[in-house]
Amino acid sequence: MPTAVSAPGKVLLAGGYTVLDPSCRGLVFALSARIHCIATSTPSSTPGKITVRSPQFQDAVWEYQVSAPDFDGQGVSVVQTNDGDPNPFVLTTLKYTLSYLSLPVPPATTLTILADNPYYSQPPPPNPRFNALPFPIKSAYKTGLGSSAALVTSLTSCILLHFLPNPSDPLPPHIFHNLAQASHCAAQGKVGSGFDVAAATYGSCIYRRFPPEILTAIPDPGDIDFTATLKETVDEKWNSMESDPITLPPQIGLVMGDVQCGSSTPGMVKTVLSWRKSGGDDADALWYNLNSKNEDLITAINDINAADGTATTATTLIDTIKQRIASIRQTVRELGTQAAVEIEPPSQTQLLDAAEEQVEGVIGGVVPGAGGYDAVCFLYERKDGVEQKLREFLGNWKVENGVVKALELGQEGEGVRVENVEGYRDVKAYFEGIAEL
Ligand SMILES: Nc1ncnc2c1ncn2[C@@H]1O[C@H](COP(=O)(O)OP(=O)(O)OP(=O)(O)O)[C@@H](O)[C@H]1O
Ligand SMILES: C[C@@](O)(CCOP(=O)(O)O)CC(=O)O
Repeated sequence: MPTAVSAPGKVLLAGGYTVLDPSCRGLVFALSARIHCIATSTPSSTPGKITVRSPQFQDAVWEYQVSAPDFDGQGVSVVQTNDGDPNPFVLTTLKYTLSYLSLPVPPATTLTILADNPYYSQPPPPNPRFNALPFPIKSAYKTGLGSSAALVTSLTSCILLHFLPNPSDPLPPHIFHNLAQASHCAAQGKVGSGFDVAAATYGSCIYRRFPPEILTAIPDPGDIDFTATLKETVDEKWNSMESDPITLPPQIGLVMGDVQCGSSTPGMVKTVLSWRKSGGDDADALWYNLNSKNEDLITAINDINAADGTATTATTLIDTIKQRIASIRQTVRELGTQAAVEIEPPSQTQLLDAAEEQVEGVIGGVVPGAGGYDAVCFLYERKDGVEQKLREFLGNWKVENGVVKALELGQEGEGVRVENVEGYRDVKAYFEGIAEL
């Protein structure tokens, strides 16, 4: 029986940088753009052979042979057997998940990855569902939705569910999260705040990070303590981490714009963190001031969700949200100036301000996540064609490489989920012979 799973992308609306600090929380929305993973058996192949395909891209087939490790306790051996660029996210996820399951000889299996179009810059519409792009993944322009986190979460969950020895005894959700978090951090070679994997697993949430030591304590897969430590780490509940569900109320929608310029996020993170370290009490005060403004926004969204539903109350609360977004932006700009990092660069300020001034019904926009020149994210009132007007406004806004592209997605509450395999019938024909559904 095939197994199909999908996990959503993310946008960190509030909490960029501060969410790296376990004493602060971030507001992260899951997005309706998902990465899907479909596992099918390939009984005619050698046991232990795993084939992973990403048929939307050129040369995106990775064949692996899985076998027992040389020494007990090491991770299972996963060796790529075909030529071509390695995919560290796929390889690490296979290694970690099969080691967690202690499955050195899984039945021969094909894993097909299908990403919703908004993850990468696309040619002008119309495009088919799961559009194929005529180049390898590394040449695709990512739109910053957290493709690697959604991929790792989707792949981890698909493998766990497909190979679970006893499907009537379901695994608790934190196992999926913790294992995906461990693989993602190992593959990217650093422990970030993890809000992207949390959103991919649990959906839209108010996120408080886990202590990074939880993951840095896991040794290399070649170490004889690897499997035991991985299992222990994944099975335990990471008690100080929080992912409290939150969604936008029905009156508010979310639009993401791809600014198509790009920023080097790791460099920005390094600079902001070293500013904070050396900035003494003033830097601390600004940091916590920003966090308290983020908390105010979270409170306002929770308030509108809990409100009585009358139009007057909603208008007042939307006004509050508007003011709180403006106040966050002001503090983010201040932090950017102090740390000498362009978190909300002047060109983005102009774009955000103009959208608010010119499109009636726009509640507010931010430069999400690490900020810079990657993307913009807007909240708007879901009434009278506001969304359409905002999308048109963005499509007319000139940036260095063209215009801002409004992505075909919205906010979505749900995280990773099992999909009905029948839902991919249309794609089976499109990718003739590739996904054996
Ligand atoms: N559809 C896919 N199939 C296979 N691998 C993919 C796919 N999409 C992304 N990846 C893997 O994820 C890598 C991109 O990860 P990276 O962390 O650079 O981007 P991102 O997660 O989209 O970024 P951001 O966190 O800024 O949104 C690719 O190089 C590839 O290894
Ligand atoms: C700067 C930071 O707080 C957010 C980065 O977010 P994004 O990848 O730019 O969406 C880093 C992190 O949380 O790991």
